[in-house]
Amino acid sequence: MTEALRLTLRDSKAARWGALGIISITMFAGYFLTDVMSPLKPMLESEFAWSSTNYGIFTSAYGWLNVFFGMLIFGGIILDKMGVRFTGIMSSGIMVLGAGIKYWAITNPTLVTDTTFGIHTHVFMAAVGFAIFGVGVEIAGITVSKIIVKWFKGNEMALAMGMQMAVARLGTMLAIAAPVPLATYFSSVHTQVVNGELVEKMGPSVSAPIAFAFVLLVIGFITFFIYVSMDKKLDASLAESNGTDSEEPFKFSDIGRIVTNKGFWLIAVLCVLFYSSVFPFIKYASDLMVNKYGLDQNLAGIIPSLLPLGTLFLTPLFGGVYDKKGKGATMMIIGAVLILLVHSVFSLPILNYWFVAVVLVIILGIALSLVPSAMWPSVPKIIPENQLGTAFSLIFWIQNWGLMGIPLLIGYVLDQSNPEVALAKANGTAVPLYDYTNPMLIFAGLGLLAIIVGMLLKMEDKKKGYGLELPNIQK
Ligand SMILES: C[C@H](NC(=O)[C@@H](N)CCCCN)C(=O)O
Repeated sequence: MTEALRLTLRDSKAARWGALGIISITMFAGYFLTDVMSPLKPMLESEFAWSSTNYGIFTSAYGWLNVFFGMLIFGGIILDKMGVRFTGIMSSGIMVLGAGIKYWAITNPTLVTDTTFGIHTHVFMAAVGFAIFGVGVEIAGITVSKIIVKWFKGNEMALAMGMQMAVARLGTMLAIAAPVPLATYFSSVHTQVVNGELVEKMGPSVSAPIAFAFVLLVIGFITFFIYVSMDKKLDASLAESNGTDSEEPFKFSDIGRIVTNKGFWLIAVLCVLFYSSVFPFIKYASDLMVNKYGLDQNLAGIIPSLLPLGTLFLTPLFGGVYDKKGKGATMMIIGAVLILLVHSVFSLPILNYWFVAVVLVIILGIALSLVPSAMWPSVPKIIPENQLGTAFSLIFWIQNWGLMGIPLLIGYVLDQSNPEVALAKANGTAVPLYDYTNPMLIFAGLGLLAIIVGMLLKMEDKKKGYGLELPNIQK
């Protein structure tokens, strides 16, 4: 067979980068909605009398269905069985549905007067929407990872994963920076909770940023159909070139193979430790800026938004380094060291200057670039391609325990460490600032554990020869 005959659609640079661009739009919208409530925590407290625990419950809902109902694992199996086209449409549809429910709940503060399972119904229904959305965005995440492997394996895989993450982080950045100005701009007279009573009052519109996110998600859902047509063309070109996947189809017994692989466990545990010290931190970062660094609520999102900003450039850069030079395990360890450093300094009850927060957030951004750009392209080095959907879903499932549990723990610890805040709210007196020392120590502890697991992974790589320290681009 001649070289020309063996060429497929993925050999065209324009086609594979075009496909990446399209799926990145869907993920951008998903990441925007994921964090859109983060800068609104103080507003949720002032408009609807949410406590930090309420906010923690809502935030943790992201993982409820993924963790307890195993939705992510089903998603991975569906992905390996039904393919990326079906799973991508399904997951982006679920994101739209979840966002719609969340919007409906937030626009109905009258739900505050009821409770469901001991939780304010307003919080509970918003959480249900977020839980459904969480299923969609997580399954979309594993689908996109598999799509990238399909188009980029043997080429610029880490760079492509880095670029996709960069676009997604742009969504996170916008979600941190835009909601407060949006909510303020759309201020209106609406129902609020004051001293436990529902009153009609002028105030910022917490629902406006969610409506904006909903529209973005609908756009992401529509654009995924464009990808579907490209994917069909890729499969056709693979069939023509006789290069169709010679891979074994996925079998349920493969799950056993994945979970008996020590390398898989190390990367999964590193993943949950690392991400639990970053994504849940983002949920509280704006509030931290108000309470520890004395920033105005309207400006508090600016410093945390520098975190994803840095990753926009650094994730593709580090991905490119991994592609060409290797050193994946080392990059993950360095990232974990930075996490420990940053959160330890955040936990100190001194250095409460805004420029210290800026420096720390920038360093955290470097960590959030280093670890993912090395972690995700390392998974296909440990797990065969036909098991990748399931492997990614299992890793995400384990990670979701952290994304669910840590924000809840932080909200609870925050309330417990600051009983005077709840007391002042109940008495209608001036509300004191939260002391964030204990929550930040929890984040620092996660960083320390991540360093240890990263080292174990590097040792296992040496033993098993996964090639985590080797470049991805095959010369
Ligand atoms: C690729 C990776 N994605 C995840 O870890 C998702 N399970 C969680 C997405 C949460 C979005 N804020 C990443 O974003 O690095």
